[in-house]
Amino acid sequence: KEKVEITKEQKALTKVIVEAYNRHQIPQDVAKKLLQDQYSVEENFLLLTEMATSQVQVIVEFTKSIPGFLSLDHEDQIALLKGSAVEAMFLRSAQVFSKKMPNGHNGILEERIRKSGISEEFITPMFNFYKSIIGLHMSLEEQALLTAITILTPDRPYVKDHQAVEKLQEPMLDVLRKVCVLQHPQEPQYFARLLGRLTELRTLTHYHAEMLTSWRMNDHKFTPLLCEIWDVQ
Ligand SMILES: O=C(NC1CCCCC1)[C@H](C1CCCCC1)n1c(-c2ccc(-c3nnn[nH]3)cc2)nc2ccccc21
Repeated sequence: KEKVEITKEQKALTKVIVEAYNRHQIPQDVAKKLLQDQYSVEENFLLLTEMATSQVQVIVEFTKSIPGFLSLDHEDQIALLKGSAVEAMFLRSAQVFSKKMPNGHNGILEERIRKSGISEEFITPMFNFYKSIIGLHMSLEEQALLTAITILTPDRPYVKDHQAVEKLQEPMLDVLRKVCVLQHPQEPQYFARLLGRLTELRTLTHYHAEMLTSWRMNDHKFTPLLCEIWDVQ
């Protein structure tokens, strides 16, 4: 049985990523807000665009803290942020959904999201993804490293220097693999299952533009930042 050892450098890298991840947290208030009141479809859509807009800003700050990211070609930096924004949003939404809440609140939250105004056909794949994330019981390190790995995906559209991105993503994958072995010793396949969620995430984001326009309301308004990032309007 291979003895897994995290090196000093890998510990330092994990610390930087987890600290950046903690620093750039979306306030949990979206779940609290949803539990407080029932909102109209229009209010829910506005809440989504506000939360998503602030999360994009948060993800930019998080990404800038990833060692080496700012040394990448500037256009590649934009391509990576743009290419991962929707995945990062659903990953963060899944993490918000997976937070243990006082009795019954998780049920209310699920109910409010189901009735928020998203069209039926997207509710099932979205919750299947959320529930598969919950089933993994990810640690904070795993959540932070997985988010960084998602952003540093070399094969995003318009990325010119794939190699340079791979060189940043690989050390993250190495340390995530070791963290998984150390934190889930009973599940040798845990790391593979974790990466499998990224594939499920890509299929979910495949429908994203259609999902947005299918909210049961007219005149979907977006912030300028979301128009840039989400390729809408
Ligand atoms: O605010 C939200 N997510 C933010 C979480 C933090 C990061 C930035 C996004 C939305 C809520 C908006 C208001 C109505 C209910 C859902 N949300 C979603 C969600 C729902 C539909 C789409 C979508 N995308 N395109 N069409 N619909 C995206 C995300 N899943 C959630 C799971 C737990 C908690 C909130 C959740």
